Amino acid sequence: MIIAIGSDHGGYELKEEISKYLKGKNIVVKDFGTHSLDSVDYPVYGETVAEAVASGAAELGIVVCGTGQGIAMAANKVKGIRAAVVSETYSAEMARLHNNANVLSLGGRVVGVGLALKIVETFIATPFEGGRHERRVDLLTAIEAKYPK
Ligand SMILES: O=C(CO)[C@H](O)[C@H](O)[C@H](O)COP(=O)(O)O
Repeated sequence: MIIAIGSDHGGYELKEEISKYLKGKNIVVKDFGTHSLDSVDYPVYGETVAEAVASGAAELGIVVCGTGQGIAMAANKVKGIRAAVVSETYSAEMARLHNNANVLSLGGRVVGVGLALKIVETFIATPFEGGRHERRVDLLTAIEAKYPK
């Protein structure tokens, strides 16, 4: 599995922990930055990770900013992306099972490392359930198609 990751400065430290964790599981990590605690703008990193997922270069994406909110908003602007802001494991599981979320968004100033890694573990291990949820995810895609560039 290939996972694209990215963060702003508010998520940098958690992103590094997630990267280490994923590599320890022999998952290929494409790290799109940022690479330090210097202040940067989260939309840049949300979009880049989302593009990697939307293009098929990565199967899933993980984005981190201070709250997980702004970087998820950026990722969700990219066609084909369903980014979920998550701060507990139940939502991580449901975001995959029911919503087929393809980007996980975390708040580096919200969740501790231990919980964040549990959320990541749950997110990547849970498949989309399909069935009735397929219809609903298709309706999300139909909304995108109604608002072309
Ligand atoms: O959630 C965010 C944006 O919605 C993030 O928390 C950013 O990391 C945050 O806005 C950065 O704030 P800072 O005061 O510039 O560190």
